[in-house]
Amino acid sequence: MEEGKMDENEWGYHGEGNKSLVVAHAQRCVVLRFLKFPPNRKKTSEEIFQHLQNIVDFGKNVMKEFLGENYVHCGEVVQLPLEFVKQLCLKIQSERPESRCDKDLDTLSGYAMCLPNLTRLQTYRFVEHRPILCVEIKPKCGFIPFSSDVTHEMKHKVCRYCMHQHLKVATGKWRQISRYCPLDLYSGNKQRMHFALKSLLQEAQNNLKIFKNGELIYGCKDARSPVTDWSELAHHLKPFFFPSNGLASGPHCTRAVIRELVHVITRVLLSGSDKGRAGSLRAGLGPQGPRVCGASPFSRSLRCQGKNTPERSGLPKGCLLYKTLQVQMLDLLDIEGLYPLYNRVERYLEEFPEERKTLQIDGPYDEAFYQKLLDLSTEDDGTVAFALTKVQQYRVAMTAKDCSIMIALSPCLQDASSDQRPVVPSSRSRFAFSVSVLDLDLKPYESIPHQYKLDGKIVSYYSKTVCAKDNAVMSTRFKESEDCTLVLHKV
Ligand SMILES: O=P(O)(O)O[C@@H]1[C@@H](OP(=O)(O)O)[C@H](OP(=O)(O)O)[C@H](O)[C@H](OP(=O)(O)O)[C@H]1OP(=O)(O)O
Ligand SMILES: Nc1ncnc2c1ncn2[C@@H]1O[C@H](COP(=O)(O)OP(=O)(O)OP(=O)(O)O)[C@@H](O)[C@H]1O
Repeated sequence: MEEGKMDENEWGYHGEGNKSLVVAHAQRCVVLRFLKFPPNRKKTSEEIFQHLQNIVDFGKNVMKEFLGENYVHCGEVVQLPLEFVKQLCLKIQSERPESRCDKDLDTLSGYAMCLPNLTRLQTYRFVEHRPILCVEIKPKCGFIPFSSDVTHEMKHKVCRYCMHQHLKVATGKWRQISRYCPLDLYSGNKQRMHFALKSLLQEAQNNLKIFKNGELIYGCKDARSPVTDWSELAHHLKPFFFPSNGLASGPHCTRAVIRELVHVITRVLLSGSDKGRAGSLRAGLGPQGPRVCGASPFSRSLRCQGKNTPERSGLPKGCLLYKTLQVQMLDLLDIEGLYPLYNRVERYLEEFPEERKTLQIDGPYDEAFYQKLLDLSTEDDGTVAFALTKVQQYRVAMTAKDCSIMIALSPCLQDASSDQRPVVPSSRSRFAFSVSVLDLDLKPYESIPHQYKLDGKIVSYYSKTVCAKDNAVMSTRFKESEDCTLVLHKV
């Protein structure tokens, strides 16, 4: 960043999550990512610099290793003029969703991360003039825990995302339960993946966003966002998928365009030959849990029709979903098995607080940190070293459970061969595409007690309300069938 040349008018609000806010440059293919904090919890400039540098190091030394060079963009920490940051903050304030305004942008340190704008294809430093479509998916956890430390039977049957949906709707975070289930998306089975993507399009929540030329055109900010409109989305997408037109508008057109989008995204998600070491984690991982979630409407409807649930076809090893899932599975013990180990580390730190640095709890996230993550043994020898390894693996797994995947698609000519990028065909066009992963900030050590409590809350809410309801329906059905038998008996 050239300090003297920073002008807030060249930057626009792009988006935000719980911990950071992103602004995009109008001409150049870059974004600035600022940290956010609750109003009364300001940190020193030095702490903020260190925090950002840790994010960059973790991306470089750990996530690039696991997920592969091409998928991970670590960016760099930049120092900005304080006046620029202050003016920028004022400029974008009105565009921020109300539900995110409980935290303030850090305007005091002057530090931020500078990253490529992943909603544009990664080829040129300057914005391309070809139209670009970008789909961002936050897939969440794609497996059911296989740990023998799990005490709630429900956790072996229903995935966390599907259980959590009920608590989120009850607390007003979202309006309605999504039909999306991460296990369908991660199945590698095209039919299930199509269903998962369609479900995300029906109820995007914070799991799906679509950008056209870098502008958000689809996705909801919070429960108050208007209901998603497929015909409007199809209107935006039609020129990408049916460039020579010939397709009338109306529900038929909408369905055709959405189908094309879903098929292209599925193909892209199943593609990839990028190297990364996540594949090698698998050999060490124990038996996996069920491949199907008991709450997925897709599997349920097949069961109701008396059909077998389709087997997971398995994800190709080179694809980003596969690698992400492998990193998620570093959560070998589940939070129930991990929590006692966290407590062991805590007790040790209470006695020897000065050891926090040696244990690399707050970094540095270097090669040595990465190497320790590769030890997949689950045999507890009672040591702090064992507990610490499992705690760090859990933090990395949680990071992979909360990251997002960005897919950028740019139409290319039928015979374009000079383009170095991979190409995905749809029925009437072809797209050069890039896949990236974002939000790879290592989850803090301190969040583990919160994870433990939240886990209990999600399961107990689901068991009490949904299961109780299901049981009531079952018992009514059972009663009806009893009544029915009785009638038949009489006849
Ligand atoms: O716990 P979860 O599964 O609800 O995930 C949180 C996310 O909620 P979600 O369920 O995706 O709507 C949550 O997303 P939102 O703020 O709800 O958009 C954050 O990503 C949070 O991460 P962090 O604490 O900001 O680092 C996430 O917290 P972590 O659990 O990843 O720490
Ligand atoms: N490099 C990037 N290029 C384009 N858009 C980005 C980039 N990084 C982030 N974004 C956008 O900004 C949004 C918020 O960023 P991010 O997910 O990193 O925030 P966060 O606060 O860390 O998220 P969380 O709520 O998961 O903690 C993303 O959902 C994405 O739309």
